[in-house]
Amino acid sequence: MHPDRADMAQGAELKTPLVLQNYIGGEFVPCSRYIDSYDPSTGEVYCQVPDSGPDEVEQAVNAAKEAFSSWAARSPADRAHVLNKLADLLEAHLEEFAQAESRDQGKTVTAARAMEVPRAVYNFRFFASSVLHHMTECSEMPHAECVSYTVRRPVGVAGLISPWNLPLYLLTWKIAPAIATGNTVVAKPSEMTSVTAWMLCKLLKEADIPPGVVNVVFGTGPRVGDALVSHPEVPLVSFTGSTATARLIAERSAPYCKKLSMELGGKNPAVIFEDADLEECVATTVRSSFSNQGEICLCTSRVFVERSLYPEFLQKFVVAARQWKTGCPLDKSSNNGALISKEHLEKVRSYVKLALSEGGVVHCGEGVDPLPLPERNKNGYFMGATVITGVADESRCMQEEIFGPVAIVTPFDGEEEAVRRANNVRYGLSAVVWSRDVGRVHRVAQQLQAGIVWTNCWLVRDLNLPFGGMKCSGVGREGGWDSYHFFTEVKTITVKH
Ligand SMILES: NC(=O)c1ccc[n+]([C@@H]2O[C@H](COP(=O)([O-])OP(=O)(O)OC[C@H]3O[C@@H](n4cnc5c(N)ncnc54)[C@H](O)[C@@H]3O)[C@@H](O)[C@H]2O)c1
Ligand SMILES: N/C(=C\C=C\C=O)C(=O)O
Repeated sequence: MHPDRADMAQGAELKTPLVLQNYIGGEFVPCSRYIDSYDPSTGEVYCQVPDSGPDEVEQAVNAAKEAFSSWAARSPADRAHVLNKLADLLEAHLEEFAQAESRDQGKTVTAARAMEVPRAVYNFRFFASSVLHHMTECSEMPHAECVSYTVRRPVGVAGLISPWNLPLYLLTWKIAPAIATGNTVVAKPSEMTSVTAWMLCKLLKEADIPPGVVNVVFGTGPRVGDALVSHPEVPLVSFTGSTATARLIAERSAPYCKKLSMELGGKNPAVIFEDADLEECVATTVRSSFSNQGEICLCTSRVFVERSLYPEFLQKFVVAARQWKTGCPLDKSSNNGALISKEHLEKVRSYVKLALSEGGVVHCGEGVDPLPLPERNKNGYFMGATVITGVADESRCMQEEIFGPVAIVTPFDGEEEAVRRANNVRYGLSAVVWSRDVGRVHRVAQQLQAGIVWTNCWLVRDLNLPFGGMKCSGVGREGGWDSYHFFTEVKTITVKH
């Protein structure tokens, strides 16, 4: 099928499934094997994704290698011009992309329209601009009659692997800095959400991105992902996904000493003190716990509330969670759509069952509230916003990433206990602190083991700043300077005069 079949993007019912193709060396290339991709809101197969493997990776890496030297030789301003053109094109097609992302991923069209696609546009604009402003260092050693300076050069062919939860947002978060700094790329989106990446390939052509600068190979992690990360001529891998997959990637790339950036899972706490602005805190904690079906690595999953505030917070939080409507992703009144897959829905449900078996109380959502759905969504993978209490910190429900619309609320006594318990997990991605006491906000934020701490807000993103996690939540940081550093190789040159 020809890539012009972007008609599905408008939500049109297709009589035949949409068939995607790899994008290699500036051309759409069919694959000999395909895998089914499901519409999470109906449970039906609607798309076929290339099941690429080592051969396709080889072709893509060759195309990227061929394009590298001339792309790397262009001026940052020239590359920025092309990125801005791509951003404009994506913005002009925003609605098609939003409809397609919703259908492919299960999220609401509203979320894709208001957040995901605009952020993808901004990723290109931001890195087009930031690449113009970087400077390198210089240092003098007068006693040795030397002056030293650094230069930065693109690394080569970058392997970019992204997950299914924010498909276009996270893919462009990698492509934009990689190509802005002069690398060429082979990208592999999640096999469950490949459609917007394939649509983006059409725009790459229109934006005059030279053939081979961006190549996209579709398929599963164990086949195409593994071939990409273990390819000897891919010296750099930027990965966003689970901690378990990150371990495999680290093993496979270790023999080649590749540059790695890993943005991984989280088990993010919100720490709420009795002096919090309760109204604001409840509304934001509902958003931070349940947005995108709870399928954002930055979502809050453990809510620690100071004991004096606990009863009032819990009562208001449950009321607000019940108002967070789960329903058809096309429906304007839906806050959440469907989870990504049947298997993932079962996994998320299994944690609710586990919590119950351990004496936990489910206050709303799964198994408590009815979930009325239109007939066409009856086989979709939906689950309502679920609030649980009475779960011990040692429970798997409090330790493992659930990655669904589940928040566990628990009381605490005092700052020291809050920090200790919030840090008592193997993850360290993000955290939120709620208090009107400025001193306490700084004290607690500085003690929390998390790469990103928001206080009295959530998901306010400044792309200039380092983004990433500590502990099992990641290796390295991306964003602004950090992306520039990651996607370039630095060299120190010393000149004796
Ligand atoms: N820290 C962050 O910025 C961030 C952002 C989004 C998602 N995540 C995390 O991602 C996870 C959810 O995404 P997921 O289920 O798609 O993760 P995943 O690890 O299963 O898959 C991520 C990507 O890796 C690929 N992959 C799988 N096995 C591979 C292998 N052996 N070699 C190479 N590639 C392989 C997949 O096909 C997919 O493209 C959650 O843990 C979530 O927290 C983290
Ligand atoms: N990488 C970013 C977000 C990751 C979200 C994970 O689900 C970002 O905002 O730059």
